[in-house]
Amino acid sequence: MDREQLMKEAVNIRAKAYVPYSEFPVGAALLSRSGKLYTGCNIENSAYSVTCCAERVAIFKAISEGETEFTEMAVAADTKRPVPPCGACRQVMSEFFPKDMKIHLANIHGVSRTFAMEELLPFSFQPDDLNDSGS
Ligand SMILES: O=c1ccn([C@H]2C[C@H](O)[C@@H](CO)O2)c(=O)[nH]1
Ligand SMILES: [Zn+2]
Repeated sequence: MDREQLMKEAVNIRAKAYVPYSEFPVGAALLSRSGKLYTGCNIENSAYSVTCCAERVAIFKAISEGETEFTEMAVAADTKRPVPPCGACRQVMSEFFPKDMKIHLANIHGVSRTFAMEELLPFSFQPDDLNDSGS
């Protein structure tokens, strides 16, 4: 699947978003190395803080299906600039995505920017940091 199609999938899955509070639907489309597509939309809750963003829904769907390797992601929302993922999502992305993996951030008007994982969250806490002692 090409980049344009992946961005279209991200735009389209916004229709499934559960966003009664923000009325701000977001869509994410994630490609696994095996070529399978995992989409996600944001799912809100009346206890606002337990809301899950579109990006994490897509990632967790894929992980729960046994996927471990990813090659590309697209995120889309009705924003002026390409939608920036929140900090929580960037941390989750950095756990599963290679540093050079491309993430396409887009708005529904066709404006997009592509970032490498490392650019979205430099110097991120990584699994290895749990084991390495400082001395
Ligand atoms: O990249 C983003 C930014 C925000 N949201 C969601 C969280 C909340 O439901 C709504 C407003 O912040 O948009 C996402 O899903 N992804
Ligand atoms: Zn988020």
